[in-house]
Amino acid sequence: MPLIEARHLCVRLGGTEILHNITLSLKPCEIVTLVGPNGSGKSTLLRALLGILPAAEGAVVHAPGLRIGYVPQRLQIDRTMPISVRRFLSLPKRVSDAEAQAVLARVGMAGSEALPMAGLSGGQLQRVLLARALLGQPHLLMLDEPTQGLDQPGEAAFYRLIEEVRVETGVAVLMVSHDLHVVMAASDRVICLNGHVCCEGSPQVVSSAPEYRALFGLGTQGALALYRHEHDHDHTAPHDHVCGHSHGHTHSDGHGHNHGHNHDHADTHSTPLKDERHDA
Ligand SMILES: Nc1ncnc2c1ncn2[C@@H]1O[C@H](COP(=O)(O)OP(=O)(O)OP(=O)(O)O)[C@@H](O)[C@H]1O
Repeated sequence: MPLIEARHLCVRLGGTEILHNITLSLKPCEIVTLVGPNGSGKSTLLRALLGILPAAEGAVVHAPGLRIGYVPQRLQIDRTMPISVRRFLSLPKRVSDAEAQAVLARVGMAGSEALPMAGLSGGQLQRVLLARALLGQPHLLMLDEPTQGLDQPGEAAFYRLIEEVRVETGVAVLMVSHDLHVVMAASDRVICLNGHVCCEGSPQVVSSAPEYRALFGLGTQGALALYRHEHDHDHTAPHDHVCGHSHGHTHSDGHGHNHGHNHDHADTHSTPLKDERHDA
């Protein structure tokens, strides 16, 4: 049984339909990444899956007793507040010293209890946010752009940490990211969103691409990924640059005929996705 499912989910905000007919599911232990242009509804989808936003049509189904650890895109607390890592972990629910110690060790932040939140580097902050999401032994982690603001080695290290946590705890992960190369290397499945599920597929890491290793550094452990996925619709919508490059797809011609070209392709489209943030 899936941990979580969206069945023909539509979400409307301020009278506008932001998400149309989304059907997807997550299995235990899977790492799935949502990619898509700014404003394509990635954060909205996470919030709808969490139940923070209602479904206008369709449904979200959680497995019975599902526990979710969520890291929102923007931190709810003011980072200038004089609050320590230890106190932050106890917001809103108090955790024991032993729990705090264990979870901080798990994310590579052992001994950081007394550090002020405001003094953490970007990478340290993301680890502490992950630590808090891991409290309560979630079955599913939802991470909204967990590596924003990190440099390339920082991103790669964070994704490796996610993978370690998955192996150790069996947690499933649904995350939003713009960092396509590292995402491709770290995900079991990638879902491209553009108001609807534009396409999805499995990334495959390639070890024999020295030029990309040189570009990203060995620390990424081979960040170049091959991205194979299937399309079942035309790409004429605006913003489809995410998936609209010439690699292995099955294109529909609109008359019920699919034209399959299943070849692997080195996806180099990370930069168009990296643009300025907006406040939704
Ligand atoms: N409360 C709201 N009322 C009306 N529209 C909203 C609201 N929240 C978000 N939107 C709109 O919904 C669309 C999707 O926003 P969302 O934040 O989910 O996109 P996103 O893919 O996560 O974008 P980004 O990559 O920039 O974070 C945007 O056009 C946004 O302006």
